[in-house]
Amino acid sequence: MEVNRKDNSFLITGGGGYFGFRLACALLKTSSKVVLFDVSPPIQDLPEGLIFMRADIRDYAQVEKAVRGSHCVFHIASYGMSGREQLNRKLIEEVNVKGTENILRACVAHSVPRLIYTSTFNVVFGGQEIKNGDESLPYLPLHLHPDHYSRTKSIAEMQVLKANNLALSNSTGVLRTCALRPAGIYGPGEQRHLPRIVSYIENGIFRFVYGDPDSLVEFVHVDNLVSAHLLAADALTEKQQCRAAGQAYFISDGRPVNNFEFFRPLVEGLGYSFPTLRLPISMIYFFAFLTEMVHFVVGRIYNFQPLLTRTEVYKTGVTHYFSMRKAREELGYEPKLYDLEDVVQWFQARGHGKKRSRSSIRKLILDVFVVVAFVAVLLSCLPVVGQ
Ligand SMILES: NC(=O)c1ccc[n+]([C@@H]2O[C@H](COP(=O)([O-])OP(=O)(O)OC[C@H]3O[C@@H](n4cnc5c(N)ncnc54)[C@H](O)[C@@H]3O)[C@@H](O)[C@H]2O)c1
Repeated sequence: MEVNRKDNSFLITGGGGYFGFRLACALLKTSSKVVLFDVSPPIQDLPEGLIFMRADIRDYAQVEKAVRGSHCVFHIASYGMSGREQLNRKLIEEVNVKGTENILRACVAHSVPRLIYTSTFNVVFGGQEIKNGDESLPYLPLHLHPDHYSRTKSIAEMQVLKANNLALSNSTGVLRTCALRPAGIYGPGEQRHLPRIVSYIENGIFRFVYGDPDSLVEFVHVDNLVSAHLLAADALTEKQQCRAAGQAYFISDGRPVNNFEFFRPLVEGLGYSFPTLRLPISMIYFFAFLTEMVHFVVGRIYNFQPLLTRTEVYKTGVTHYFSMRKAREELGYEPKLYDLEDVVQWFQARGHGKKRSRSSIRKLILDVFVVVAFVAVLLSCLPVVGQ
């Protein structure tokens, strides 16, 4: 890919996170300045040349300070994607919606000509089957999102695309914006989904799969997503006729796969056996619903990590995959072929992997716990006699 990013200064909101940091490292090779804007620093050491700014996108003064002097903003910061975070509605709204408003306002005020927003598949997907969908699909109506993260990402994406062509201050031109909608991100060092999955595998909780074995979902390797973002930034320039301006693009590896089969190499690579028990998705969805209810009641006192949320159940068990055609044709996006080998190695290098069999007493307690949990869910599904 021949792209000239010399003499360009980039700001990456959420640059301390998994994807933002990886993008920053790629940009560093050819940019004059790369600033990571985040409430938390990256867990990796900061390579020379990267600037980390601890700041909050909810605070306009901090956003303004960071945006000043940038040529391009990658707006990646978000909150509430998975686990218990998904249940904190107030913070989700403040970060995803108010934060995005602040970024757009600051870009206009400080004449930043390009903004790329990292969105999500969820802006169109709410649990309904989608096969080879494309960007002509309408947004899922906001009230149909079962989780606030997806709803607010959708609102933020609409704000970003609406801001395309806004006049910049001091008559310096117009703002060009676009949105990339990634599938589930994976790669070595990913912190959001993979450690949780590995902990379920290691703690013996990953005993079953669910849903139709033919259901298909998608993933995107972090480096494919990096390449899509670099291409999108370029496609917002005059040199590339601003052809991505005002556009949204689905981004994945372009290889639909059953969610559980995708993780088989990780399970087996770490020395565990892949579960043979398959449960109906409706039962797991109901279990997730009950867990969310319990979290709603006790979450303020004990903010436990739910095993699964409803959104996570349909994201993993209901078919939804998209065509890469628009991204290929307009951005020149060509996903490379990756597998989970480097992920397995990453975990092994940190001491993960089956070493010896668990003590039989612990195993027995876990088995009893799993059986009791299912019986409880089954019983609660039955109609109450006499009503
Ligand atoms: N991880 C996935 O599977 C996935 C799938 C689809 C879309 N996305 C989107 O991709 C982007 C990156 O995902 P990721 O997995 O790298 O997430 P991540 O959680 O690693 O990164 C998000 C970053 O945003 C930062 N952040 C949160 N609130 C902030 C605030 N108020 N001010 C400044 N920074 C703040 C966090 O500290 C974090 O470092 C997100 O926008 C996410 O919505 C992720």
